[in-house]
Amino acid sequence: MTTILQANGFEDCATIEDLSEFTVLIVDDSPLNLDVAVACLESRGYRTLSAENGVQALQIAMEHQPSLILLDVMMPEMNGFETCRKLKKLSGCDDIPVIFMTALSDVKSKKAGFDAGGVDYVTKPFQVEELAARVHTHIALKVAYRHLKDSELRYRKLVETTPDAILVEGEEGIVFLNSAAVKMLKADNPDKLLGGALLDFVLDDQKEYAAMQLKQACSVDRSAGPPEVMLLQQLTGGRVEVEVNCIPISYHRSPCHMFVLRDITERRRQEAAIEFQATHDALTGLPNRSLFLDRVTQSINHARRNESRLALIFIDLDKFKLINDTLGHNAGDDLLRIMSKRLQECTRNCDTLARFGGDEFVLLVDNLESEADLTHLAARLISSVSAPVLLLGQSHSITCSLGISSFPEDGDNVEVLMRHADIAMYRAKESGRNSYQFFTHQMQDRLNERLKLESSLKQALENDEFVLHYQPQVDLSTGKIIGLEALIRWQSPTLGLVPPGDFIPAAEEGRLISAIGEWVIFAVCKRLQSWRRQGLKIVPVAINISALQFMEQKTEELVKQALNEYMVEPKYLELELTESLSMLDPVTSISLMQRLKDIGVSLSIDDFGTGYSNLSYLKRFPVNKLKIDKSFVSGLTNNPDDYSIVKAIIRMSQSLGLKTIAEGAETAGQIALLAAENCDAIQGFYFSRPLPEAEICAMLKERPRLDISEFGRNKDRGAVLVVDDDVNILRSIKRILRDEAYEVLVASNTEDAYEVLARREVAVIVSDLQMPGESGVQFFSKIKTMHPRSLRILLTGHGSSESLEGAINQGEIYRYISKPWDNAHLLETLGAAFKQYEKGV
Ligand SMILES: Nc1nc2c(ncn2[C@@H]2O[C@@H]3COP(=O)(O)O[C@H]4[C@@H](O)[C@H](n5cnc6c(=O)[nH]c(N)nc65)O[C@@H]4COP(=O)(O)O[C@H]3[C@H]2O)c(=O)[nH]1
Repeated sequence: MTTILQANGFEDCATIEDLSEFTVLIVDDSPLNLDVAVACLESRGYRTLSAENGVQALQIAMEHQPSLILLDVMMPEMNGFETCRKLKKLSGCDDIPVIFMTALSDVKSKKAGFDAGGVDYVTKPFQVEELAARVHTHIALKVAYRHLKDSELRYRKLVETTPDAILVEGEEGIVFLNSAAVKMLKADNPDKLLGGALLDFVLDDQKEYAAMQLKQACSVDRSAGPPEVMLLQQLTGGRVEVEVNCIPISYHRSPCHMFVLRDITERRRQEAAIEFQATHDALTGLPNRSLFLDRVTQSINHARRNESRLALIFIDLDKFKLINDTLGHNAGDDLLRIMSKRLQECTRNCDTLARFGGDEFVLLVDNLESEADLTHLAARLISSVSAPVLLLGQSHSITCSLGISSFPEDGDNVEVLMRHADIAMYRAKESGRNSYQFFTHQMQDRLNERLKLESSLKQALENDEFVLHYQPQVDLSTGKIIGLEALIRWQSPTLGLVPPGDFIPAAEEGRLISAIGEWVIFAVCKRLQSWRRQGLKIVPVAINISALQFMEQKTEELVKQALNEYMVEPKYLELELTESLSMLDPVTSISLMQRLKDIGVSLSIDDFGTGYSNLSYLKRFPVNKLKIDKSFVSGLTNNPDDYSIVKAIIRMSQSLGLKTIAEGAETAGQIALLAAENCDAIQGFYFSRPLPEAEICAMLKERPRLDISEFGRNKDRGAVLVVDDDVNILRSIKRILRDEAYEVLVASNTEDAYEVLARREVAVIVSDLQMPGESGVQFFSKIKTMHPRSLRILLTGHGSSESLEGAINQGEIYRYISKPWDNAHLLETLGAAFKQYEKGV
């Protein structure tokens, strides 16, 4: 390794390892001189090339591009100066250092040599040591120059490729900027920025502070503190947040500041996103519990200072778990997102809606003005949630329950307010859901009771305190008992016999329903086995299956086990599923039903008519029977809507090949209409209430029958029905009509009249206009739809002609007769009515 630069003050620049890397071209027309110079340089390690004249020298230089040329001046044809000038014009040769070697030692010649482009001058005869030293020096300079150029290139690239913006600003403003700076400040042309200042890009109202920041950043004694952060306005009007570092430098020998600007917009966005994640719910983007509690605490402090009020509303989606379990978590998530949006739309800017997880939302209502505002808000929340929602392509109706607590009345700190809103929400759920409740101190007591009830139910299950009652189901064509429905009761040692309505909801809430359901399945099978062993002719028994129990998908196994254990044929078991449960997720329901059906048990849809059945699914349900809900049966004789619904259900059921049973049949009239509409069976108090085990056992032995002859509708066409709450009038009309050819029936109120009409074919109905309860016109307007063939005559005391005319025009009344009537007129009107009726029949 040869160190040739240290002596020249280039210590840091280069250390030349191997001189043979360098080729020196020696040009001289004297062979002797050539030999001496070649020997001198080769002995020191250089490689050499030789030329005898200028033309040759130029050719070799072009071809080999030597590191240095030693050039004689006086040569024939082309002297050294001329050669040098030409060399400097050749591409790739212009930076080859040329040292003249000549006998011309006068200053003019030396100057001419430098003018021609030479870097040094050696006079002949030369000293080999001196020649070698000069060659070394110029080679070293060349190497150093090359390093410097490389380094300059490297730094230029660095400056140009760094994502940080670099601006050099001096007395005359910005004198240099890299492309990142041009991009950051959104200049279409870098020249636009030259001469300006970094401060020009700071917003006017922040300039003063920014100037201070820059001063601080540029101060020499600045320790390695954090960089200054400022907001710059780009030429296009956009904004960019930057971190600024300042380095004092000398640029073209002038003192300047080099500003290095780093765009931190993205970092800031990420920091904000992390902060958001920590304080918000990922699914809905709503504030989470921790942010919410923070806001409530602040609000309470503010309300305390200003003596203002605030409220918390707990919002819980009813039956969310069921949706989540049946439609899957994706649908559950969609539902939560949709609901969070709907709830949010009901709130004001100053309110905070948060999600605590699951289906639990909480709303902070700040600056509460009045209780009425809260009531309106609660109603709005409920109605926005209950609008139909589309999940997996099917429309669903979701409801919610709300609990409200207010500051300062219901608690003076966040924990108490939250607990009380929660209790109120729980109460809203208990009282039928889809409603709101304000917290009251009695609720706390009720909650304690509820918790006690749940634990008592657990106890009841362990102590075997549940019993089953059985209600017979009767065939309407034979009057025979064709089945039983098993209905649970709780024989509590302290409360007595508790009906299912009082504990099934608590059992569902406390997740005990499946265990209770399991008990029922085994208890029914056990009972069937015992009846059979007693020699009784058994009939199928229907069991209620709760939604939660059904969706747990264990029912199939339990049913199989129970049937096996008690050796009961599957045809003796019927499982009742509610309509709303089956329609919640019809596809899953169908496959679950099919599996149950495959066991051989029969299936029925309970409470039919109360849900929203999709008929195309209903067709695919592997069920045997529809049970018409008792709410329709109870209105059958006197409510045209219920009557139409019942008729439609029976017809639809028949067309689907299903059996129909009507629940809650309490009167002979209801049964007569059901029989007339070809309903297959009934279950209700009219035939029998649900009976305890011993009584039903006796009934199965005796086999009483329903006397169905009673319910064949009498087709006698000659009946007139007179309805009046005044018995004297009834008596008097009966007397007037005594000798007529038609039967006279009477009723002193519309309820009785409906019952008669359900059971008898009546040609003419004469009704008083004014009766307690329903008016004659109302009564007739129902009758018109339910018994359209009967002719309706109104008995009016004082003719409110307007309403009468209206009623006549709408076809509700055939005629009217004013009281006191003329007997002949009455008989004549009735005669005409009978004729009219017969024509119609
Ligand atoms: N007003 C009136 N009511 C009549 C008449 N005939 C029958 N009922 C009553 O109607 C209810 C029929 O049962 P459901 O609709 O399945 O309604 C049942 C069913 O949803 C549920 N339930 C009963 N037992 C069980 C059970 O073992 N498991 C489950 N999951 N739920 C059950 O409790 C509900 C109420 O049961 P119960 O109080 O026994 O009430 C029974 C029965 O006593 C009538 O003519 N008029």
